Formats: sequence, structure tokens, C-alpha cells
Amino acid sequence: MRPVEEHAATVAGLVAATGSETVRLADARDRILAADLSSPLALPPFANSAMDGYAVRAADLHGFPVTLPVPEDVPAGRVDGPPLAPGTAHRIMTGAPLPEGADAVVQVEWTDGGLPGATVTVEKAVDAGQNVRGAGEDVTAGELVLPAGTVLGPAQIGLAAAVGAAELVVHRRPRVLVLSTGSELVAPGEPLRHGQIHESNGPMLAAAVDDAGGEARLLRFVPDDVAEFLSTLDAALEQPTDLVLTSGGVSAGAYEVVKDAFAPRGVAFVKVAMQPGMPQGAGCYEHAGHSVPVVTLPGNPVSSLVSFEVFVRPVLRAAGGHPHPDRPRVRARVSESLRSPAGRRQLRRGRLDAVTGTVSPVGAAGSHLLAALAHADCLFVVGEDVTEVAAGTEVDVWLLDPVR
Ligand SMILES: Nc1nc2c(c(=O)[nH]1)N[C@H]1C(S)=C(S)[C@@H](COP(=O)(O)OP(=O)(O)OC[C@H]3O[C@@H](n4cnc5c(N)ncnc54)[C@H](O)[C@@H]3O)O[C@H]1N2
Ligand code: MOO
Repeated sequence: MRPVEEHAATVAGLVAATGSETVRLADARDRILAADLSSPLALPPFANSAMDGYAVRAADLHGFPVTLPVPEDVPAGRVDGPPLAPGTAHRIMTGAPLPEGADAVVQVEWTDGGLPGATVTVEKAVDAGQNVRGAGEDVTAGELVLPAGTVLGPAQIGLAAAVGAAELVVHRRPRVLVLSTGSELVAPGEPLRHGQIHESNGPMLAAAVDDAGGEARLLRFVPDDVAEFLSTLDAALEQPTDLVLTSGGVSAGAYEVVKDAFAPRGVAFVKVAMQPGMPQGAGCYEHAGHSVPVVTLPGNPVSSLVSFEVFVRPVLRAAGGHPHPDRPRVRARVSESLRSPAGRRQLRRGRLDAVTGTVSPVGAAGSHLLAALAHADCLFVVGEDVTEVAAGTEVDVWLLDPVR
């Protein structure tokens, strides 16, 4: 059987980096920056007030209470404020530019709240610089604020907007065609007859592709018919595609449509030393003079998604420029004893108690146990050479997304 790492390397070698595109800020969430973003301006761009109150010279405040004339009002956004004459105060709002000549702001609570055109009486002293946000305190002009490779979450998008970027250069998302096969499959929402099941791999893998930063195109599943499989595929490949991802039809049965269609057309089918996810295929399919990468996942739902986690997710994330393609990994102790097949790396579904560092199996090893997978927040690994794991043994744990 082919070692897991060898098959992972084969799949990694199929999918190239995607290149870049420009998107509007509103479309940038979860995208990955493809070019350094430097700020053309300082943040804050000008010295401004941190409080609603009165701009003053700190040195003018002595002999309390002290009363000063208030000749000006400076709301946020005022752009023509005159300088502050010695011995006066300007009423000022949070975010408004500090008048030239002022060096501090007294918050309104420390005064009688005197109006512009009248006077204000101040009860307490302030230090020079107090309640003033200096120009460039956050970002200096020319500073590299977001390096290429940054994952754009809310804070990063906020910063990009603050420095004036309306668009960002990001990695293009890998385009993945998702196609399920099986004559027993029926669309969710339609009634089942005996012998039929709902098609679950397609929606599951499309969601996994999107979650890995890709752009999934989910095709309607096809029956176990090679001609129909190939015509569906060829029609779909008229649109640009970075990867074809199939599920089902790859093991040893009499109607293995994916294997029958692809084996003579550039895709190698192998047994990988893994459970679940033993039957795998990878290669390139020629379409209209282009070579399109293909990964064929096994049909059992848990095999499909676990194989995606092991072989496809890190490759899609790397192709899409993600700085951390792999799932975060930790060590934890298993809560109970387990058995695992000799010569196959087992990936079990688990729930991690991060406080005690304990991982508990969710469900048995069977690759049809989709409900257990849906209740798991991690996978944990039992090595190829291990057949029995005693309770309390430390294992590698891959953190999936928290179960919401
Ligand atoms: N004689 C052997 N039989 C099997 C072997 C083997 O080595 N020798 N391997 C087993 C293992 S391990 C796996 S995994 C499966 C993989 O089979 P296929 O990839 O060919 O998948 P199918 O036979 O098409 O389906 C397997 C199973 O999964 C269900 N399925 C398939 N597609 C979907 C879908 N889109 N949505 C929901 N469920 C799906 C299907 O109904 C079957 O129950 O082969 C073993 N057999
Ligand atoms: O390898 Mo299969 O994926 O065990 O069920």
C-alpha cells in the first residue's frame, strides 16, 4: 500500500498556485492578500482629541477653578479651525483636529460645560499631551501594514479601509468541480425508495472546498455509467477548473464508474495505507488540450471527508496562498483504549477537552458513520504500526472547526 505521505505529495504536485486578482473591500473577507499593502498616510493622519471637551494649553490652567473664553467650536470633520490663542479654550469633540497651539484636552466632565462664544470654567489640571492622539501613533506614512499572505478578517479589512485601500490584490480561489457518482443516489429533498440514499458527499465536499478557500462548483451527481460520467465532466470542463474532485466509484466492485472512466485517461488508482480512505486516485485528465488535475475520493462519506482533510484541504489552501495550509495540531491523551488495523494509519473522529488535554473518540471506526463525524471537533491519529492503544496514550490531534 502507498504511504500516506507519498500520496499527499502526489496530490500536492498536481495543483498549481492560482495567481492573483483584485477584489473590492466588501468581497475581501477570508481572502488572502497577494501583495504587500503599505499605507500612503499616517494613522491618525492628524493630531486629534480623544475626548469631548476643551482644547487648551496645559500651561494656561492654574489657580483652579480657572475660567477661559471659548471663541471656537471644533466638531469632528471641521477642516478650517483657527489656531488657539493663548489664554483661551476651543470646545472640541472626539476625533476633531487639535487646533494649532493647543497641547491638551480637558474632558467636559471636569468643566462647567461652557458654550462657544461664552466662557468655560475648568476645575482640574491636565498634562501637556493629555487626551491628544498624536499623528502617526498607530501607523506611520509608508509603513507596511499588511504583508502578502495575510488572511483578511474583519480587523485587517478595517485597517485596509483606514489607510484608504478600496480594493485589494488577493490570491485567486482555486476553482474546484465537485462530482459525485452512484446509481443509488437521490437528491436531498426527494423521497427514497428501498436501496436508495441521499447524495451527501457533494454538498459536504463543496462546503469543504469553500471552507478551504476554494470556489466549489457542485455538479448534479451521475449514475454508474462511464459515458454519462465523461460527457457530464467534459461539459463542465468548458468552464475553467483548477481541480476535479469526485467521490465514489473507485474501489473493487463491478460498477466503479470513476475508476473505469479515469484509469485509461491519466489517473492512477492506488490503495493508501490509511483508514478510512484507502482507495484513492490522482492524476491529470486531458480536456480540450488542457491537463486538468483530478483527485478521486472514496464514496463512503467519512472516507470522503477525512481523505479531503488529509490530501486535498492543505493543497487547496497552499494553492490559494494560505500561509498555514495544515490544520493546527496538538497532542492529547485518549480517554479510552482503541484498536486499529495493522499497516494503516487510522484517523479517528474525536472531541477534545483542551482543559484536561484529553481526546475522546466519537463513534466507531466505520466509514459510514457520518453523524459521528458531524459531532466531532477533531481527528486523532493512530500510527500505521500501532494495533492497540491503551487509555491515556498520547496521540496527535488535528483540530477541526469547533462544533457550533
Ligand atoms: N472488495 C472490496 N470492497 C471494498 C473495498 C475494497 O478494497 N475491496 N474498499 C472499501 C473501502 S475501504 C471503501 S472506502 C469503499 C470505497 O468505495 P467507492 O469509492 O468505490 O465508493 P462506492 O462504492 O461508490 O460507495 C461506497 C459507499 O458510499 C456511499 N456513497 C457513495 N457516494 C455517496 C454520496 N455521494 N453520498 C452519500 N453516500 C455515498 C455508497 O452508497 C456506498 O455505501 O469501498 C469499500 N469496498
Ligand atoms: O478506506 Mo475505507 O475509506 O475504510 O472506508
